[in-house]
Amino acid sequence: MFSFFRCQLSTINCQLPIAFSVIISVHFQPTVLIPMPSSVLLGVNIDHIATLRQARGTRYPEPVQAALVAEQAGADGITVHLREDRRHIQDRDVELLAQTLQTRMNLEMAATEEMVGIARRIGPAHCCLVPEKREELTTEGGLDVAANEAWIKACCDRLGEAGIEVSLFIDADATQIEAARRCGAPAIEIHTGHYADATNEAARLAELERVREGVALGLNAGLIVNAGHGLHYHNTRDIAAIPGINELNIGHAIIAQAVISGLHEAVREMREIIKNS
Ligand SMILES: CC(=O)[C@@H](O)[C@H](O)COP(=O)(O)O
Ligand SMILES: NCC(=O)COP(=O)(O)O
Repeated sequence: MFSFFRCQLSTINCQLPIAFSVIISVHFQPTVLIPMPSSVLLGVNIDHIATLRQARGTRYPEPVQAALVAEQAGADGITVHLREDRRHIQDRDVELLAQTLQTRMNLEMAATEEMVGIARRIGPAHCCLVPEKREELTTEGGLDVAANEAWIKACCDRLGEAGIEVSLFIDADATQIEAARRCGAPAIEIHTGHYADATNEAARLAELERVREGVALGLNAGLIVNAGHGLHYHNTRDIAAIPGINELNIGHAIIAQAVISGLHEAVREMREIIKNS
């Protein structure tokens, strides 16, 4: 935390060899300015590297290799979602990444006994609690923290005790944000899926405003505010420009672009979009 002193000029006379008095006196009033990150951080989700591997049951592509390439290209962290159905990321991926990442791991997981146990054993820097339904194609909404507050708080407590920074993946909803604060999670990740899925400009702008308001509510509640889901090369700039956002977690679009232009270039390009937002 940086603290800067604001100087306030007022008046004292001081005799100087030359005929003029300098009017200086300084009252120091400590003013704490919270530094804003120079740029919004980028967490690259590599789930769909593993989707490609699982499609044939091969040993390639290797998620660890992809993670290291993404980090070299400018990723500030690596996100992986260890799903209960193990449809893409496997337990061995999480264990190997924990030993090899040069930045940090954000482990996405359901709020279950099994997953809390895995996270406490492996010890990622961050955990993001997300909703999961076996039949879903991908995450469909935010975690209903308000309806499961006692259990979510217990998960936050047990993960926090293990030194893991917990974020809760929630909709941009005041009730959910307040419930997240009561659970003691230091961070939230606002679900941008509704924004990404908007079918016209009016709907997109309305969802963008909802995300913007959610970010402001989260910051006012003293939370670190991240965002993610469905962000791509043509809808990320407006989200990254929202004041106070800490990190964007982006995966599917980057991995898809990697098929066309290579992973290093795909990450570098997204990093540039965020930096120039
Ligand atoms: C929580 C979220 O929005 C994503 O990070 C999540 O990983 C999506 O699930 P799939 O990666 O399985 O699509
Ligand atoms: N939490 C969002 C994430 O990690 C990536 O989501 P997506 O970009 O794959 O939709």
